[in-house]
Amino acid sequence: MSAARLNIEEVSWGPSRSLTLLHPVSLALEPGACLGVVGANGAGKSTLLRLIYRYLKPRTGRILLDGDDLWKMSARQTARKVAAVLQEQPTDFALSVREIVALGRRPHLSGLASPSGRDQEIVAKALSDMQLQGMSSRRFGTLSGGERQRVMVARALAQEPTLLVLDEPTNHLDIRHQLEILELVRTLPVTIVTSLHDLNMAASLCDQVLILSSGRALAYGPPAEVITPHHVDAAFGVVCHREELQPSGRPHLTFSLPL
Ligand SMILES: Nc1ncnc2c1ncn2[C@@H]1O[C@H](COP(=O)(O)OP(=O)(O)OP(=O)(O)O)[C@@H](O)[C@H]1O
Repeated sequence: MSAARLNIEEVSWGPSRSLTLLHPVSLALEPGACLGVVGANGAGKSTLLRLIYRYLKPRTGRILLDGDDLWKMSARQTARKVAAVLQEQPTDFALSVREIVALGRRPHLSGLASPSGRDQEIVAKALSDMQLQGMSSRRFGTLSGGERQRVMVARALAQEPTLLVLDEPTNHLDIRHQLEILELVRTLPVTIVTSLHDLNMAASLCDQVLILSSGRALAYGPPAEVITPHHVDAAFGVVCHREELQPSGRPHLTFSLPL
């Protein structure tokens, strides 16, 4: 695995000429960095992520991965470099956990070639990283929501991407698995773009944070500069209080409705 440099240059999108859901956004992410995309419901987070994993084509601007325009690469080339874990999960309920994770190797196989020993090792490692070895023969349809989420992360890891896109990766996960998955993905040599609803998690996990509000970039930069009471109020319409946790000294945000 290696990490990609991501450049988003003036990228905008809308389903028609008369409707713009994402106004031009620009940012640059160093290899191995983690970008958190936050914002209220409907702010445009999933739309931006869909552009980054090449599901939507930008109306304006371009997205570069190590200097290469995503839309000048083939879909297969992109799939070798970009993996996405989405809120919608597959409906391959009859497949086993191992079979679903092995699908992550598909972009790397040529033609009808069978998976090599190395492919199998990568799948086994992804299963073990997500603590799924004990259920690798179970049918996907029999798993709980949180277990399915871990399978989807394992499939993305098996893809050995240079850029990992996560849309609300902690949905369905209990607190322990939230922390474990996020800490694990942070140790991988991969660039990460993740949408998150939990601002404290975004502040502690991410190197850079982008706040979207009504399809526009409201603020972008290091969490300490971006997740401020002023921006949180503007983006979410809540009063935000910032305190320091003891003994770590880490900032912690709490929220209340305006009086
Ligand atoms: N193809 C489309 N046509 C019309 N409207 C769309 C389309 N796709 C998304 N939208 C709208 O664009 C807005 C942004 O959607 P998006 O899914 O990006 O928001 P989000 O920030 O991910 O929201 P959430 O936190 O609720 O998941 C929403 O109001 C959504 O209904």
